[in-house]
Amino acid sequence: MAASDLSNKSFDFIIAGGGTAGLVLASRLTENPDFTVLVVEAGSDRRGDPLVSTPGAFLQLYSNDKYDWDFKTTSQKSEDGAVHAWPRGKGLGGSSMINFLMYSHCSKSDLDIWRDLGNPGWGWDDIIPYFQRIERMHLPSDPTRTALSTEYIQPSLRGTSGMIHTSWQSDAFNWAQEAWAKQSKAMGYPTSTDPRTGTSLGLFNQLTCVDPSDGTRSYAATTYLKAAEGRPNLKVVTESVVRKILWDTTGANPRAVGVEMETGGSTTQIKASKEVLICGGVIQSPQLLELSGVGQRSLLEKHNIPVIVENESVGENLQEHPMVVLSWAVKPGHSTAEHLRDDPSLLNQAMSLYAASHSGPMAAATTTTGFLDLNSVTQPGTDWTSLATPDTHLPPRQLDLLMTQLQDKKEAVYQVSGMPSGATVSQRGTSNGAMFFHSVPGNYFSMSAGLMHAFSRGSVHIKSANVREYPEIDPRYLSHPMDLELLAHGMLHLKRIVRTGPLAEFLEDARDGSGEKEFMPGVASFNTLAEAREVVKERQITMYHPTGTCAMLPREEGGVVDSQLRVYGAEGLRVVDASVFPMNVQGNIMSLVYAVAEKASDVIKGAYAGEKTNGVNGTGH
Ligand SMILES: Cc1cc2nc3c(=O)[nH]c(=O)nc-3n(C[C@H](O)[C@H](O)[C@H](O)COP(=O)(O)OP(=O)(O)OC[C@H]3O[C@@H](n4cnc5c(N)ncnc54)[C@H](O)[C@@H]3O)c2cc1C
Repeated sequence: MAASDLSNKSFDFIIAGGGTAGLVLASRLTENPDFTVLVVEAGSDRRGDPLVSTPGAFLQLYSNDKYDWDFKTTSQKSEDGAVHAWPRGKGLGGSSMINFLMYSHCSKSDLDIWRDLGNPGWGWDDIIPYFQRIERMHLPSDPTRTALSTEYIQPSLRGTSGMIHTSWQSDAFNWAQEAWAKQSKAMGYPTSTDPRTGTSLGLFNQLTCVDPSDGTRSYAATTYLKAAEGRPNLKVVTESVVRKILWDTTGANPRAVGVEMETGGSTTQIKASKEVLICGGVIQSPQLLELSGVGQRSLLEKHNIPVIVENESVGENLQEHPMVVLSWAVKPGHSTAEHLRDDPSLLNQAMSLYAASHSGPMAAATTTTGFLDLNSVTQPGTDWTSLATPDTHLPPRQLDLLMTQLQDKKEAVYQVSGMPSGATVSQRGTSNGAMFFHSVPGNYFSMSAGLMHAFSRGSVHIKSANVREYPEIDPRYLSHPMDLELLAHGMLHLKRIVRTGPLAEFLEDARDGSGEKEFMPGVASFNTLAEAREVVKERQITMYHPTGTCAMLPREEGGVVDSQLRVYGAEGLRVVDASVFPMNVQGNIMSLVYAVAEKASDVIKGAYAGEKTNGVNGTGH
């Protein structure tokens, strides 16, 4: 639909941002034929684009403005001024359109903490039905089960008729995947259980969001949107940016009554008779609130934005999974991504195989991962309690909860992942694609250790009143001393992993005779904790899981939305996306973003359940 046709039209709900969460809401809300819904998405519809749909092509999406907003952080003080590229999906499906396709789960305690922070209805038991509703898991074939040791999965816990396809590849298993479960045993880690049980430690090959019927990425646009797009009560406009929320300030509280949208050079105002639902993601949801007058008074006044709701917490509480990656040289004869890079005929073969049968290396994404507790990784002798220092950016209650999780033997402190490809983190400030799609001669294997519950807290705030100007993103990486120390221990542990068990057989021995494994050129050697800390500062990158900038918390404890995801101080306005996570959770967070949006759609439907709607409330169709 042309954006100009929408001028002065009215819908029951306007969804600002057709990303991961936004399309879930669009799909679920339009199940009610009495609701009219408009989705406004800044990017395009990339369904059918082979770079998006081919699972093995995802690294080519980053820093390409057709798919990626390509945000950059401020220079990070604790990392000698390093800047980080932060990709975010731009297009229908949002970041689910460009992500690494890894499908994982938070822990039971992660969600029980959400509930106990003042969010009734958001505990583990409350959210399980939504995990079930999201997923359409496909059982592995016998060869896959054997190669990837998938017996840890408990099919009875998994959804099999939901929207998002989850599956394992059917062939082209690599040596690292095949060694992975054995590596876990060799390290003496606990035997993995299905992360859907709520507690899971050890290494395992995880599910990816791939539809095995055609080998393509399964994401919010190909699933949730596809199911809804024939409905007359849903309109979707793309390449249109929501500039701000329109308000009615005549009542006791300001009420969101529509949005101002920019398409090309023209501006359109559209009315929402029930609610505006902000789904712009962790960077652009707080941006849109601030542009609309919801946020810190001094900041809004600085940019001449009238203050509608004063709330110091908008854009604060930014949390990430900081991750450090190391790479080692692989012995000849074992395939890595560099073989495809260096041999065009191999790459052509892989592409032809994918085109003909949706199989081979292009059909696969990263699967090797695992969760490790504090004691499995860290060396004895560290007084963790003394490192738990207060920080003005970290609410004391969060500090206590972080310490409890840190010391819980059942909880993951680290996520460890591996892939047969090198990584040149010197490009962390320019492009995440270039980082893994590097040009260093040779063949490599990389392993990363990421922190599941970082102690550092950052912020996202507007730099001007113009929606086109990117906000200032300051993750304050490593600003809390705990994060640096935990990651330094993680680095030493990664070195232990590669010299132990089956992985060691595939990697070159260090040329200096030290008994270590040979690093990829560019990785400085290190042996002590002090040296490991320097490596962390040089090599820490994003794990792509920022959350928390419109936190669901009591208002006096840093909340921007309540447990119904309503923006405090306003009516007719909710935020639904990764920005509402009050505290970050274990693992790859997409499954929880889908679950948050599924639950939000039930909450919203429930809010209007008693109301007689006649279908003409929205005159947008
Ligand atoms: C590179 C990368 C790799 C990742 N890998 C994984 C993984 O393997 N597994 C996993 O579980 N998670 C992964 N994640 C995380 C996960 O994909 C995201 O957390 C999740 O998709 C975020 O969903 P969201 O709804 O919060 O935001 P998004 O999906 O990013 O949606 C926000 C949408 O809003 C639109 N928008 C923003 N502002 C406006 C505006 N003003 N007007 C109109 N539209 C607007 C954007 O274009 C976008 O489409 C990854 C993320 C990235 C970026």
